[in-house]
Amino acid sequence: MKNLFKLLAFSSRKVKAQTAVRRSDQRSISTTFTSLRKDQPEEDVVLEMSQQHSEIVFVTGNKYKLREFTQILGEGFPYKITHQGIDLPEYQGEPDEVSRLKCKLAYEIIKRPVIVEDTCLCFNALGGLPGPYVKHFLEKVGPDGLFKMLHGFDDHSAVAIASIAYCNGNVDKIKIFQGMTFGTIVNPRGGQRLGWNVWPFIPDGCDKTFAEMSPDAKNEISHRKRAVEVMRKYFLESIGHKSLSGAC
Ligand SMILES: O=P(O)(O)OP(=O)(O)OP(=O)(O)OC[C@H]1O[C@@H](n2cnc3c(O)ncnc32)[C@H](O)[C@@H]1O
Ligand SMILES: [Mg+2]
Repeated sequence: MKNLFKLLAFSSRKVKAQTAVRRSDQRSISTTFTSLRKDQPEEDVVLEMSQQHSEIVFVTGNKYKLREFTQILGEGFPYKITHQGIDLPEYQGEPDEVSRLKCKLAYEIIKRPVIVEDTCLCFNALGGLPGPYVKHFLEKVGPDGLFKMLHGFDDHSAVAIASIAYCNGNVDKIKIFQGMTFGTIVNPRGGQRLGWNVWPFIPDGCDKTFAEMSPDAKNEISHRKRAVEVMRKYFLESIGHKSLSGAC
């Protein structure tokens, strides 16, 4: 238990540092391409997959996450996205580390190209907590408890982060696509209209919590939307780039 709290404190310090930088740019979306060999262009990883597979399996135990992901992706994505409902472990660590670990395990189970997504809700006053542990916090104290955790703090700012991880066969070349939405923690409201637990979170520039918004309105500005768009751009550009260079 002592170690867990040490890790949480360490992790939250790092998340705080990341979010403090990001907060200067409301629309900032970060993309991290990880673990590529220096001599291998990123596009080759996608091309390798496109030559062998036309399908990517989205692994999640959360039907609302699947629904939003599918709605955001819409038509025209170059790969067919299928779904496997597996409850992957809730790992500890930084947002990208957690999704990378989930992705590695998902690939080891499915043995085909996979995508996973991990979601964090980071409170600046708490150094980034609950962050990737928001699911446990919601289960234990609920949305109201999350709001009350900021009692006594002037700073109610927060950031929602979605980290999508993709593995096409080599668990050392997992890619991370991250999207963030900055906002404020408020008294929970909105009920469970979209099915999710009510996040007591209002995105900056809005007067409604995610839970009060229509699906379309949420999907315009959500952390998930921004992560999916980074992922989409990567796949489309990589494939387009390769076929263009092949034509020359
Ligand atoms: O199987 P996976 O994909 O891991 O699904 P999960 O429900 O365990 O999801 P996470 O591990 O990413 O935990 C994030 C928690 O935040 C909740 N959550 C994620 N995105 C949300 C959103 O857009 N609005 C409200 N709640 C959200 C989700 O229900 C979880 O309780
Ligand atoms: Mg989970």
